Amino acid sequence: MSQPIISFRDAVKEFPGRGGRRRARRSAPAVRAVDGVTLDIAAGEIFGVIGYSGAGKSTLVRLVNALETTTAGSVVVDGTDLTGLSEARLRPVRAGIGMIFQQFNLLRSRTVAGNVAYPLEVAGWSRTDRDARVAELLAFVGIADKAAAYPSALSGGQKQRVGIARALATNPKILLADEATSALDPETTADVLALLQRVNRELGITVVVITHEMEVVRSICHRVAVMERGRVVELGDAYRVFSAPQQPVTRRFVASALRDQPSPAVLDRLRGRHPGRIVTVRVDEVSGSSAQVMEVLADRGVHGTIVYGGITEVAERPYGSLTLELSGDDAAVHAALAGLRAVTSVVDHGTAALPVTEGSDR
Ligand SMILES: Nc1ncnc2c1ncn2[C@@H]1O[C@H](COP(=O)(O)OP(=O)(O)OP(=O)(O)O)[C@@H](O)[C@H]1O
Repeated sequence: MSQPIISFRDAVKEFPGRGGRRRARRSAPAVRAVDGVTLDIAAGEIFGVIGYSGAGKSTLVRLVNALETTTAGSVVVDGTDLTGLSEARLRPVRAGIGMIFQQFNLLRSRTVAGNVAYPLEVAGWSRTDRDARVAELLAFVGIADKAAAYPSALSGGQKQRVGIARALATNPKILLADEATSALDPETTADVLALLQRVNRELGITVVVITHEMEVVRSICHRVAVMERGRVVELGDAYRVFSAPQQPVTRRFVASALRDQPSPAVLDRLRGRHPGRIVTVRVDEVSGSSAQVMEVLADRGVHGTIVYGGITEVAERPYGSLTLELSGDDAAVHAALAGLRAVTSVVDHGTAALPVTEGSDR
């Protein structure tokens, strides 16, 4: 991994318990929103933090721009340990970090250009430099024609483009995106994610995305941390983590992104409709490719019909499973099953007459 630009070391953030409603009641215990996180985010990567609501994702990124301070442990950003720093010392660190939000947080009384110019005004840029920079940023995010519009006249996707232009205004090294696409429809989400990818590739900015949507991680993240109850429960290359999920929470995210695994009810219908043997085979770089699967069937003289499944991409690499009906004489089907098991992971569902319930390995 290249040089880390953000390092968490045993980082803990505890919030005091909210007092009970009555004095007589004991107050609620403290909440450990971040519970001992050790994590390095490399300069130049798109790093995803995924977890369900309340997992601690927002608190974790708020430690990066010092909107929250650690209760214990440390956070180092671009070589500066934030622990115990004064507001004055934190200012230059914050200046190197841009942030975008789910609700965009635009100033309603300012035009698009005025919103993007705002951080430049705060940083003391001259009028001429500001105008040039705003024009450059609006062109980069693809809304140059909206410079004079007010936020109320923009779609959600356009508002987030303004948010991104504003976050990039003062040339940060890091962009934090907190649920930046959660308020957008799928098509607009894809456009905004593609823009974040350009921010990363063309400007070399490290992007940290916080999300509860597997789709976001699947489409743009190089590496990912899966969070649950304040802890990082899985961490690594996005493809590795999602092609071999170890934790139940990670498996739930994988299942949500790709409805490729037939449910028990679907399996009953498939077995009813197709007399052959029903099997589900994994198709990815770690297990086997669909070409290998088809080759095994051809070698054994077994006919394979795809009856269910889906293949998508995680981190731009193939990933998914196919459910096949295998038809042929018993010995050939047995040989084909053994051959498939040699090239990928296989779940045998049997036939309508002899159904098999094997645990899925995912
Ligand atoms: N200022 C605060 N005071 C008290 N508790 C807090 C505070 N901020 C967060 N928490 C608690 O910390 C835990 C983690 O919250 P956090 O917002 O970081 O989670 P999250 O994964 O970002 O979820 P969400 O997407 O719902 O915001 C939750 O139990 C939350 O109630």
